[in-house]
This record gives sequence, C-alpha cells and structure tokens, in this order.
Amino acid sequence: MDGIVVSNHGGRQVDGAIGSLDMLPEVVDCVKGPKTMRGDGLLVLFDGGVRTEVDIIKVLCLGAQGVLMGRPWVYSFGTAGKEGMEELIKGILADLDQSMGLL
Ligand SMILES: Cc1cc2nc3c(=O)[nH]c(=O)nc-3n(C[C@H](O)[C@H](O)[C@H](O)COP(=O)(O)O)c2cc1C
Repeated sequence: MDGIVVSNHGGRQVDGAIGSLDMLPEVVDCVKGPKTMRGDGLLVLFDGGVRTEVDIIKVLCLGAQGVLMGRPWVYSFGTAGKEGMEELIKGILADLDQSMGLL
C-alpha cells in the first residue's frame, strides 16, 4: 500500500458521520506521518469539504500531504464546462499562493 485517503465520502451517506478533518490528526499519528510526497512513507491524502485555499492549508497543517476535491469541480463543470474547471483550479492556486505568502 502506497497511501491512504482520509475521507467520509463527502458526508453524503450517513448523517452524523465523523468529519474527515476531525479524524485526520489521529490517522496521521497512526501511520507515523507526515512523510514527503517523494518519500517512501505512507502517503496521506484527505477529502471532504475542501472549498478554499484556507481549507487546503488547514489540511496540510494537520498532517496530510495532499487534498482532493469532489463537488467543487463537478459544480464548476456543470455551470461552465472545461473553462469553469480551469477557472476553479487557477483561482484556488492563485489564492493558495497569496495566503501562503501572507502566512
Ligand atoms: C456525486 C458524487 C458521487 C460520489 N460517489 C462516490 C462513490 O460511489 N463512492 C465513494 O466512495 N465516494 C463517492 N463520492 C465521494 C467522493 O469520492 C469524495 O469523497 C467527496 O466528494 C469529497 O468531498 P467534497 O465533495 O466535499 O470535496 C461521491 C461524491 C459525489 C459528489
């Protein structure tokens, strides 16, 4: 196994399920993370409710090496197609760059 995804599948199926973010630090502790993306350790990815660059930063600070997004790109694609998805990614990367600079 190369890695795991900490996910509650978007919280869409079981009301009251534990939030992915609430479990992340414990999972990272259990797998002895964090490791680097290129390292040989277990990669920890995260999803569930990631919407902004600040969400991404929080997830990385809590020990994941990367984030995944579900609904945002579906919404972007549904409203504006390929260009909408490109705008979403460009916007998040620009916001991430700015917020990392501010930090
Ligand atoms: C329309 C839709 C269908 C999904 N289907 C599945 C599925 O079949 N199996 C699964 O494990 N997760 C499924 N997911 C959950 C995603 O894999 C992912 O964990 C979730 O969307 C991430 O949260 P976010 O949408 O808040 O970014 C689905 C999500 C959406 C929006």
